[in-house]
This record gives sequence, C-alpha cells and structure tokens, in this order.
Amino acid sequence: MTIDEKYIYRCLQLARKGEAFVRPNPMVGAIIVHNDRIIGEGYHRKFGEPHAEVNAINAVKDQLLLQEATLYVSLEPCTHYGKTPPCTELIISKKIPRVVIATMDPNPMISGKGIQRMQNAGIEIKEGILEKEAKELNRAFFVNQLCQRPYIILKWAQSNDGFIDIMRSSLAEKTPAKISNEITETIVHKIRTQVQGIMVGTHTVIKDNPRLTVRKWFGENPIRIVIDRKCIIPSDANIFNNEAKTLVFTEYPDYHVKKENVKPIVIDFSKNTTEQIMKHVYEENIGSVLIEGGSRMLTSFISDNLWDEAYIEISSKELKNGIKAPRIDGDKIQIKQYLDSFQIHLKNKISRNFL
Ligand SMILES: Nc1nc(O)c(N)c(N[C@@H]2O[C@H](COP(=O)(O)O)[C@@H](O)[C@H]2O)n1
Repeated sequence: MTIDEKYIYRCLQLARKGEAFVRPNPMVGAIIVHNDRIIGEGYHRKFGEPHAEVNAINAVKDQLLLQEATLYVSLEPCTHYGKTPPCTELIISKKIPRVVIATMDPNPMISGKGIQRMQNAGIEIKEGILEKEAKELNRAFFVNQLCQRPYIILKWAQSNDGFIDIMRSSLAEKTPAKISNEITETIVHKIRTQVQGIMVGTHTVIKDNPRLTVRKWFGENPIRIVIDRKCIIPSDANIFNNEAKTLVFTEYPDYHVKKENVKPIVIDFSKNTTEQIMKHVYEENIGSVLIEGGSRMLTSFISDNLWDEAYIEISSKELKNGIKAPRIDGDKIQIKQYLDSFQIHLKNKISRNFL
C-alpha cells in the first residue's frame, strides 16, 4: 500500500461512519496530513450538514499548517451551492497546496468541475487512489446519479426444490411456508435498515399482510412501497399502519385509504410499470429500494434488468410444489451458510459495469 493509499483508506473508514445518516447523499471522509502526520479528520455526518472536507479542515488546530498540508478526500470536492457552500472555495481560501482524491463525483453538477476549479487555482491534484473501493462504498449514490433511479436490491427465500411459497389465495387460507430461519430473518431486517424504501406486490400484501418494518435490528423503517392497481388491499392492512410512510401505485386518483402516512401515486398500467414506479420513487428522494416479492414482481424487475444486487436464500427445506422462485443470473459476490440455509449475494454485472 502506498502512502496515498494508506491515507485514502483512512478517509474511507471515516466515510462509513456516516452510513444511515447521510442518505441519499454519499458517505465521504477526509483527512489533513502535514509532514506524514494526520492533523485533522472529518466525515459527512448527516444529510444537509457540512461536508467531510469542511469538518476535516475545521478540526485542524493550527490553521497555518494547512498551507503546507495535503487534503485527502474520498470524493471530489464540490463546487456548487447546495445545502452547504462549495468545498473547493474553502480549500482555495485556506491555501492548501495538494489534494488527493479517491474518485470523481458522478453528480453532473460537480463531476470534474471540482478538480478543474482547484487546478485553476494552482492546487496539485492526484486522483484515482483506491477508486474502486470508493465507488463500491457509494455504489447506490453512483447508480442514482448516473442512471437517475434508485439502487435496487432484490431479495427472496426459496426451498431447495425451487419454490418461494406453497399455493395460497388469501391470508385466511393458510400461513406462508416458513423457509427462512432465525439468522436469515435477522439479516433481512438489517438489510431493511440499509435502504430507504421497501417494496412488495399486491398479492404479497393480501396473502402475507406484512408490516415491512425493522424489528429484528436497530435502525429506521424504510418507506413502504406497494402496488394496488385496482384498490383491492383492505384499508386495515398492516402496510398502512402508522409505523412508516407508504407509497401506493394505483390506477385510481381517489384511493380508498385516506391517511396522512399513505401517499397514492397514479401511474399508467398499460405501459412499463417497473420503470414508471422507480422514476416516481426516485423523485420522492428514495435512493435505494429493497424488493421483497412476490415472485411476479421480482421476475419483472429481473426481466427488465432493473436491479443492482440480489440476496437469495436457499433453504434445505423442500416444498414439493407451489410458487416457482424467480430465475436470475448475476456475479456471485458471496455465499454464506446460516443454519439450514445458504445465502447467495449477487451483483448485476450489466447495471453496475461503471463501478
Ligand atoms: N466531496 C464531498 N464531500 C461530502 O462530504 C459530500 N457530502 C459531498 N457531496 C456532494 O455534494 C452533493 C450534496 O451537496 P449538499 O450537501 O446539498 O450541499 C451530493 O450530491 C454530492 O455530489 N461531496
């Protein structure tokens, strides 16, 4: 590891501290190094609050040392007035002579302009240090900025013989087949804390009556997203309870559930629904979505190639028949065994080929 890589590695460590607080902004870390000694550290702590570079610069006790120091940062400094003023202007005003950056900002308002602005001011710039790691850390942000859609994670559990459930037509009929175990259920709740939205189809709501909240981990509930084209979900379904906000995609402007936390959005069901829904979801400032079923919904996201990662649990249990699990092809990132289940973690090579 080179010296620059070592310091960028520290920036990435700091950046991670902002996870769960900065979304849909990126996680960013920065440090100030003088004579091979870290004299200031900072990270983007919360959405809308100062950027990592500002916090790192403000953490330096002897501000005069900045004139002989290097600023390391995991994302290109911004040039725009957003919720905070441009970081490039602070860096220039503090006369920092050298800036090392892990990766360019994919945000079109900034991309390349931050580097250009600092170079024009005579600052030495080095870019592309641990770039792959920096992009991977902010993969959701990169997909948001470059594709103008949420980062999409698919998740399902299937039996060893390839079924996600037994055949059922209503909640009253039977309870769902138990495929997951205690550990994999906990992992799913942890993943729910890492996304801003969680989505299921109409029939999953009617048959399973899910709450789609975080109960087996610590963190915020994601915004619930459901399709109810023909207004057939009962108004007392758990998905409408007050535990979280719910977006409903429907055909009817006068949706039957009228609650403060329930927002109906009308779409045209004669056109591609997955794309329309994701467009609206992104406009709602939801940068990442976990799709939890059912099979039909998961299959439409797969066939539209509208996904970035997938978690598939394969249990040793057998169901013999029932609802067939979706079929998916992706790059295996990890396979782990939890009690009687394997969890396969995939990434979509095509949608993420720029990372
Ligand atoms: N370089 C850098 N450091 C940070 O700490 C950041 N949060 C960002 N974010 C970039 O600026 C946009 C948000 O700006 P405001 O927080 O609204 O002022 C964000 O979209 C990133 O492009 N960059």
